Amino acid sequence: MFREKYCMNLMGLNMDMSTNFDSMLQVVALLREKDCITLLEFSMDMSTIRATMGILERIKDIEAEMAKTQKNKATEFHLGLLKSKLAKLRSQLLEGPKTGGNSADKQFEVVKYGDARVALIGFPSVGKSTLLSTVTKTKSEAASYEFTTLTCIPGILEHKGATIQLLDLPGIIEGASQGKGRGRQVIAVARSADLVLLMLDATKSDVQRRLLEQELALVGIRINQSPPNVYYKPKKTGGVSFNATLPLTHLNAKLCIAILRDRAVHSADIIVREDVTVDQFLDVVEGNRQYIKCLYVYNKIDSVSLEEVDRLARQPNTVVVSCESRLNIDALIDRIWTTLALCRVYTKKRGAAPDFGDPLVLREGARVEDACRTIHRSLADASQVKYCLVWGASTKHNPQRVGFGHLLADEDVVQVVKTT
Ligand SMILES: Nc1nc2c(ncn2[C@@H]2O[C@H](COP(=O)(O)OP(=O)(O)OP(=O)(O)O)[C@@H](O)[C@H]2O)c(=O)[nH]1
Ligand SMILES: [K+]
Ligand SMILES: [Mg+2]
Repeated sequence: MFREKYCMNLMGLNMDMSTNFDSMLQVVALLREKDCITLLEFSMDMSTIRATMGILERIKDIEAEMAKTQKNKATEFHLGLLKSKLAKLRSQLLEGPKTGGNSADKQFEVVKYGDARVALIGFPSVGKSTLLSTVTKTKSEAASYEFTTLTCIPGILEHKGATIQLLDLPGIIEGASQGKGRGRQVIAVARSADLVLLMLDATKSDVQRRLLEQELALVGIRINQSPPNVYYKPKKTGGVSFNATLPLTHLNAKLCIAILRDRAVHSADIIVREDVTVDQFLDVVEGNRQYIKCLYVYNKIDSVSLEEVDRLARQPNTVVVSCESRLNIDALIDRIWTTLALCRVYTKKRGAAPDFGDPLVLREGARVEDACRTIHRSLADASQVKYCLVWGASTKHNPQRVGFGHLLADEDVVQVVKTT
């Protein structure tokens, strides 16, 4: 309890990091005196904080300059370059300390397990731990005070023959993208997930959804978007070649060349195949963006009116639940399943019935080749496989003789005939 109290204190301080830097230094010294050094590991060390502060200040300056620059044709180029500088600084923030993983990072390291990984992201006390304890056998402590959860807690959700790893995480706070609270570690886990559940409190205002989206956007996580259709390849020589396959309304060669020059790239091939914005182009150039599927999960619907539940449920990519009252939990699990777009393939031996109890769990778009490789590494070699027979939604006849490139469908049955 003593330990937790100090952690919470420190989190509180972190929130005011930018305004209260000096007083924070004093408190850190005080905590050191009181032998609370281990608690500091949850946060950042001082040199990281100093470096971060420098970057944050430059970000603030650029944002201020952008705010006072009028948006028009004449300033378009200038604004584009400012955006580019912002993106560069934010990438630096993301990279974080060069010292490698510290012990706080290690506490968050959880081995990937199962067929897919789902991370629970949200502000404190929205009910993330309650959800984990509701849908898995793992009990994660839940309580009415904020920051109950301090590390990454994995649980396992078995559904339709698939094993899904569900990760409970500490609540994030505004500014998590700048490393406040445990933001850095939480975000690193989110990046490793196949699906992120953005958990929200149905009793709170709509602002939380926008704030959460903003924090994720700032760290280069692009939710429910596909990567921009832009080919970009830096070269050693030859200058920048800029081509577009359609008229562009946000971007031009001059700005792109300037953005690249700012990154010391003087030669590159660029082919733009979509009317992308400057921000999307920067996403391509920075290259460290993560395109992740996400579901908005509104919890605590037991505490709001039916009209409100109805309004929330109508938003895109949204599920409404009450973890405590076990309302709509099965629907949530189904949505997790369909959003992950997994594909079950049952294997069968010649003359035997398919093994319906233990499917191979692949991704949507999997081919026979993927199924073979999953059955056994040796089967990844086409010369080892004479042919495959497939029964199911992906074939015209049942069974159908298919090659390695055949696209599989959910619940197909596959029989591999090896070369002897
Ligand atoms: N009314 C209501 N309360 C809930 C529901 N689910 C969780 N709670 C309560 O919300 C509080 C926070 O729950 P937690 O599961 O600890 O929330 P958390 O998001 O894990 O919080 P942190 O780990 O602190 O970030 C607890 O007091 C729960 O009892 C729900 O469906 N309805
Ligand atoms: K809590
Ligand atoms: Mg929790």
